[in-house]
Amino acid sequence: MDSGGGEQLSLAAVRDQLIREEDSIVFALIERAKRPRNTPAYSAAAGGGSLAEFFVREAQVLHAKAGHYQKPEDVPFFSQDLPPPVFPTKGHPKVLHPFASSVCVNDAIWKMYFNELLPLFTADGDDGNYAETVALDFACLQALSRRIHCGKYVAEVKFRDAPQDYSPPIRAKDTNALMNLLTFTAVEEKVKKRVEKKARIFGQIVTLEDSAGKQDGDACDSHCKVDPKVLSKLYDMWVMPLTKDVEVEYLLRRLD
Ligand SMILES: O=C(O)C(=O)C[C@]1(C(=O)O)C=C[C@@H](O)C=C1
Repeated sequence: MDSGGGEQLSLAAVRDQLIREEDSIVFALIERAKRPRNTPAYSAAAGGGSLAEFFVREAQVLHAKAGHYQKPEDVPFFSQDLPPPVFPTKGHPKVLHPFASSVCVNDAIWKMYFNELLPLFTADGDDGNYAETVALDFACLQALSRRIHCGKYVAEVKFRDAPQDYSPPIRAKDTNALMNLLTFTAVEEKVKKRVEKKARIFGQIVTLEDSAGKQDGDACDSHCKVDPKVLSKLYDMWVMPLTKDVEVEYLLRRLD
């Protein structure tokens, strides 16, 4: 994490980082929506996996060689046999419990993305641009995974701010109590409204004509590149629940 790491680890700084990650997610979905569903990219080929799986595996090898996946929030989808960085990497401040590196919900993100989310924001159809399509999927998956695994920092900062509240349920392994402690319904409502608004603003068709006095942000939802309601649903049903799963999983081992 860039702005939330090191000495400045605070709930405000970590939440700012989550807000910034929203931009990456909204833009990645807008980009993927340029292409139709292109389902052949997801069908198993004769040799085993799909083109999408092949692309993510191979792209991750390159990313690992370039020095990616060194930080707790950058978690690969296929972690086996990833090569070490070829070039020297700059270390990052170790602000989390060492167990952080084992917390991973990428299997759930993968299933959610391909089974639930893609059909919600891509048009039916097949234009044959499979290589481009899976590259765009990879960008979506990475942006979602990074945001969700930032939950490790949220959990750490919440624990540091109130160890007296978090320690008893951690010792009792009481996941429900932890989930209640770390949930802020008012914050979640704001997050959903904001991502919906970002989809409405970022996804407008921009022209030079002054179209009937419309202001920025007025774009009619049916003309947006991704339906803004899909963004609030994505956050409501999957992004925030999975972030909270990451937080709970991290906290359960925080006192080890
Ligand atoms: O901001 C927090 O406190 C978080 O834990 C992050 C988050 C989210 O995923 O956006 C998750 C749980 C809270 O209920 C509110 C928001």
